[in-house]
Amino acid sequence: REPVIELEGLTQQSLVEQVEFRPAAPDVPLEEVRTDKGFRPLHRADINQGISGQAYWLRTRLVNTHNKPVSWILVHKTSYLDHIELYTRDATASKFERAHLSDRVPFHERPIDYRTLAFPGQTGGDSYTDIYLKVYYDKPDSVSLQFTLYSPEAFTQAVQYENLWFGAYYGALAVMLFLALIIGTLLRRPSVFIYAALLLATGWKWTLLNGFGYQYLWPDSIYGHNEGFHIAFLLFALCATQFSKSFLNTRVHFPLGHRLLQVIQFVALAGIAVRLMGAYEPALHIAFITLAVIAFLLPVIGAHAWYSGLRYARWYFLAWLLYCVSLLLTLASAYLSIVPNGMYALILLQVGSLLEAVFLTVALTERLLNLETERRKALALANQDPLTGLGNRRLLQSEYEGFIESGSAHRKPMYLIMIDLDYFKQINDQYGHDAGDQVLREVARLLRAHCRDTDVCIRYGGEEFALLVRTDGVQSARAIAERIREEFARTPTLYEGHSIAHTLSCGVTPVQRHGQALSVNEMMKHADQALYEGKAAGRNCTVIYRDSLSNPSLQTIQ
Ligand SMILES: Nc1nc2c(ncn2[C@@H]2O[C@H](COP(=O)(O)OP(=O)(O)OP(=O)(O)O)[C@@H](O)[C@H]2O)c(=O)[nH]1
Repeated sequence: REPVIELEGLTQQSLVEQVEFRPAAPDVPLEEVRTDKGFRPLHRADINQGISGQAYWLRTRLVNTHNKPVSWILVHKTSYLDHIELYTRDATASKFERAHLSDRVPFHERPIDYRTLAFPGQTGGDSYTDIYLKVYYDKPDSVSLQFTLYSPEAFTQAVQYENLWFGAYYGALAVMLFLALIIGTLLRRPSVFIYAALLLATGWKWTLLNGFGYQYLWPDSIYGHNEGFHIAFLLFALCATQFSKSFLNTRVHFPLGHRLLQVIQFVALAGIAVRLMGAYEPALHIAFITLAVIAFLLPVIGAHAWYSGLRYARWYFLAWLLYCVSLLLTLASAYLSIVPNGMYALILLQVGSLLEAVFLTVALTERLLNLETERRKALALANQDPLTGLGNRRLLQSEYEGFIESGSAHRKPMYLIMIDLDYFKQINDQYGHDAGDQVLREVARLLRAHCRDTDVCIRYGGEEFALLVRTDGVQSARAIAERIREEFARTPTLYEGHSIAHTLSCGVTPVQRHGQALSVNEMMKHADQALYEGKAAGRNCTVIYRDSLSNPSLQTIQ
């Protein structure tokens, strides 16, 4: 008794159980196959046949008990099958009709604009259609016998769902790629560019596997659709291993893993070379084995890096673990044919690969944020005076431009107040260096108390301090300097039972001349000149720099 599929109420029906199948040599014709007794029911476990060079025949009868004709669409689920021959014979016909679909012809020659091979058909009212399907590759490859029979409406709906899911998938990949390219360009970090290459290779691999590349990107390139698979897989492996080397710095943290990754890269490159030279089967095996090895190795390297203290490696580990599980399931189904229903595993792999990409983005972002925090800390340390905690001369250089810009925006004049302790050497000599240090810390405290957040307050060196302020005019800047000077003179420093009296002198200079900001050096020179005059005038005073201090228009306050 031949198997039968009822078309009554058809929406979507997998071709298992109600179908028989049998392998045969590729050149055995339909007549011979039909008379042969080798057919047996197709169970789920038979759908994936592993890598095979044989042809596979499927047969069933579509029965229409309705009195009107029923249209149907027969769809194969993988995009990379080389050939399907469909033989149909209606109840009234005496001979089988043959239709042949192949991805060895340009995409637009397909009867249905769909990413995998799909046949449209019709069965007359109160009739039936006998179907024989022959599935084969030109060269041995991973054979899936997964067919689905759709009503045209159910097919349209399935395509809509697929487009939604795949659109979301490729959209997410594109967003991550875009971000990686921007971040890579801004930070000039090689690992980010390698990650971008990994995303590109992932995208390429999936557009090939899903058939979207052939449908939308290179519909006329039979070569592009058929010959790129193993190269795309191996390129993915190359990018994944290179990213791992750079991201985890395996050369330093995991030398053994580093060497293994190098070996894999060598093998992957050899596989690409072999494929480009025209060899098919060796490249296929190299590609599958390489993917299986990295699926094991990368989570192990990630776990090792995490265990050794690299916190950011946990996301990396999780990413590859997910990928590993889904890839192993897929490989098991495609290569060894131990897991049935390869397409579900493939969908799982695609979900796994999306999650992997998301987790790697998280890992990369965390790593970059850590690096940025470390960089900021190092910069802050380099710009800080360790004794007083104030900024140092380097900070003045780096903050100066920003200060000028924000000052111009506020339209307020800017001034530099240069402060120098009087006879500080004597304090050191009399009370000791530690007492001198305490006095310097007191100055810092005083300056902080008189500074606003927008001012720049630094220890310029030794017993010299500088304050960049924005205020209403030179008199106002002088008033600030005077308040500091007076309070410092009024408040002796208490150190180990001593009350150390002290004074300081200030030089005040405008930061702009004729509307133009002075350079730091010019500005310091002016402030120094004013200070020098102040020291000469007896110290404990504030001097305002005037254009020519050689004329005695300087203003001294005491
Ligand atoms: N305690 C302490 N002393 C410092 C530090 N840096 C520089 N000095 C001392 O500051 C003193 C500065 O001496 P001078 O340049 O002669 O200045 P001064 O004694 O204040 O004299 P005038 O500026 O002319 O009033 C030197 O003795 C330096 O050793 C520091 O970090 N801690």
